[in-house]
Parts: sequence; C-alpha cells; structure tokens
Amino acid sequence: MKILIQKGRILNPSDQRDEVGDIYMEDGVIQEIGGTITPEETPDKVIFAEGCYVMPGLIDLHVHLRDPGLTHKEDIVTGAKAAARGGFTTILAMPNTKPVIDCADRVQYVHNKAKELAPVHVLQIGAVTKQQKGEELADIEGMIQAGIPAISEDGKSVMNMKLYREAMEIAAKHDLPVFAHCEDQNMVNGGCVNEDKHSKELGLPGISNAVEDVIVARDIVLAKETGARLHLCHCSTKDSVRMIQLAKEEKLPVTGEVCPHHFTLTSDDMVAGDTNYKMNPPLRTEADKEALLKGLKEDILDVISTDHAPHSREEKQQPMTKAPFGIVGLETAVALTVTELVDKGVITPLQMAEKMSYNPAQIIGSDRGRLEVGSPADVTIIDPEAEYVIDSMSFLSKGKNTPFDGRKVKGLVKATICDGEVVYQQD
Ligand SMILES: NC(=O)N[C@@H](CC(=O)O)C(=O)O
Ligand SMILES: [Zn+2]
Repeated sequence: MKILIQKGRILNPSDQRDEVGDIYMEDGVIQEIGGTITPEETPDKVIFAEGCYVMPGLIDLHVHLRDPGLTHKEDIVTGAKAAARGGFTTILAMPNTKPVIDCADRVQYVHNKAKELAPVHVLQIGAVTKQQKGEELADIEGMIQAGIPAISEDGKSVMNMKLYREAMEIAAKHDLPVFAHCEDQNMVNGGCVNEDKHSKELGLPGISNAVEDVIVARDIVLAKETGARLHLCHCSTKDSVRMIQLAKEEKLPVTGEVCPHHFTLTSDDMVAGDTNYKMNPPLRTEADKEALLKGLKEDILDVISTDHAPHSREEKQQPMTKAPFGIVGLETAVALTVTELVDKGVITPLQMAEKMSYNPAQIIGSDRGRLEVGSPADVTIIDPEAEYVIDSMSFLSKGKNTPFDGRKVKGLVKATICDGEVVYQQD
C-alpha cells in the first residue's frame, strides 16, 4: 500500500518538527517527510490533511481488553477496533483478566489472537504476582521471553514490599518498566469515591489522597533502591505530582501518567448515583486537577493514557458502592485532550504528540512513536477544529460506560494508519 498524506501539520517530537507538509509511505515504512511530495508511482491512497494534526500513531499504555475470560465487557478485537477509531496504533493490555496473565502461554494467547485479528498492535503486560494474589511472583522471566513490554499488578498494588522489591530487581535486570497502580489496600477500606464533602453528603465511603500517595512514595523509594524503571499509572493527586517532580530532580527513572477524566473532571462534577463517575482512582478535587494540569504543562507528567476500563451495563447499573470501578476511554481521549489541554493552551500540539505517542514509546523501548524516514508507518490524523457531541452508542468498544456521553468536544480522529494500512477512516 502506498499512501500520501498531503498538507497536514506534521508534529514529530523526536526532532521537534512542527510544520505543514506531506508524508509518503510505502510497504509499511515512512519513505519521505516534509514539503510537497510527488511520488514516482501513483499512490493507492491520498489523504488531504489540511488543517489537521499528523502525529506518530498514538500509543496507549493503559488499556483493559478483558480477554481472556471477561469478554462480555470487551475482547481483543472490539478493544483494538475502538483503539483504531480513537487514533491509537499500539495499545498495552493490562493483565487483570480471567485468568490473570501471569505466564508466557497466556501472553502468547493475546499476542497470537491480536496478530491474527486486531487492526492495531496489541502488547500484553504481565502480572507481577501469580493470579495477582500478591503472594508469589509470576513467571516474569518467562513472560519477558514471550515479549511483554512491562509488568504491572494494575487493579491493585503489591502490598508485600519484599516481594515487590524482588520483582523490581528482576525488572531492573532486564530493563523492563514496572507500571504501578498505587493504592494502599488496607487504607482504601471499601471507599468508592473521593473522600471529601461530596462523599460525606452522599454518605458514601471515601478514598483519601493518602491511599495513592503512600504507595507512590513507597514505589519511588523502591525504584531508587533497585534501579527499576517505574511508571506511575493514572496519577490523580497533587502530591503524586510533587513526588514525581522530586524523583525527576534526583534523576530517578520515574515517569507519570494521567488519564483524561482526571484532568477534565473533579468530584464536583459527579452526578449522584451515576456509576459512570466511579473509577479508580476517583475524581479528585479542583486543587488536584490544577496540579495535574500544571504537571502536564511542565512535563512532570509524561504520558496521557486512557485506563480504558469497559464494563457491561448490568454491572454498572448496580448501586454506587457495588458497581465496578472504571470507564471507557479509547474513543474519547483525543477529543478530551484537544478540548481540555491543547485548546485551552495547557499543552502544545507537539506536547500532545509527546505524551500520547513518543514518550509512551520511549518508556517501552519501542522504535515507534516517531515520524522519521525509515520508521514504521503508524500515523494518526486529527482534525483539531471539528466540533461534535460524544455519543457512546457510536463506540466500537463493547463498553458504553462513560461520563462524557452528550459532552460537546473538539478534536476528531480523521484517520489511523497502522503499519502502512488505513485501519480507520472517518467518513
Ligand atoms: N481503573 C479502574 O477503575 N478500573 C480498572 C482497574 C485499574 O486500572 O485500576 C479495571 O480493570 O476495571
Ligand atoms: Zn489501575
């Protein structure tokens, strides 16, 4: 397939390019970039991208594909299709499936199924402990052989520090990043929303900032001691941002991730009883959100991920205390990032490409996330001016659980190209 993209705003963090021009790709590889390109042979497809961002294919470090075992919520194919529609060309799947992905065979199951059926790259993350029980290490080295890009106990923290330290030592030895979900299991104590005036008014058990902060602190200390590369998932508190800043000042290999819901909403926005506002970590206060925005602006926070967490309608229809945590994110992340961050001048379009593609690629040691001659032809085209209303019924994901249904946004994915093939095009 030969594709020519014309007159887009090329945004490439690896050489800080931000200029209007053409991109030509053939056989899954970028052949030429910049200026006006006239290919020798007629391209199979020409995409006119005037007024659009042309970014390296977006990479989502935090997705729940629910496959194997929980495929009534999502499966590899529906999740990957939702990803393509959302502008993502690579997604990393968390291991909290049924069974948990804690050995090489299960990693291979996901990789094989994705290779055969998914329109985008799917990389399976391995669990830290067997069955995520926190008692015994998973077969980390076996899973490394099977190609995991990271280990994570996402959904919870490994509470046994001795065990976690051992896992970090193995990760450090193989230069594998550790993706940390930071939540003290004892302190969370049945909480389901942020602990603040709203939780008190609604009579709901609260989750304090310390539930996250103490584990962020612990994990940074352990990363320092073991030399492991630590990536802090879905940071939601102001002190998480401060601690990441301190770690960076010390030149520790620590990176921080934020999800669109945490930089868009606060607990003030919650609609009483609507479980689409229930996610982990919870929506925090204005002060926390402000700190996340500042952290994004100043590059203390490196990554925007979705934490795409699909659940069925029945599961989400339960009372607030019973419904599962999580919201879908693959098909709303670009719009929320454009609307809340780029349009409001919090970050530049180039920073958006950094946080949604280049930095994630760097964290997992991938050669993707860049628009350079010779790099894989993973490209995302976004119209930042297109305005529309989010409609969860249009999602390709099985999950419709979002608090953003009906929200007016700007920023539409026009096309997603993965390995030189158009895997999504908006009609
Ligand atoms: N974030 C969530 O609210 N839920 C995630 C787990 C996680 O990412 O911690 C899920 O698996 O549903
Ligand atoms: Zn998590």
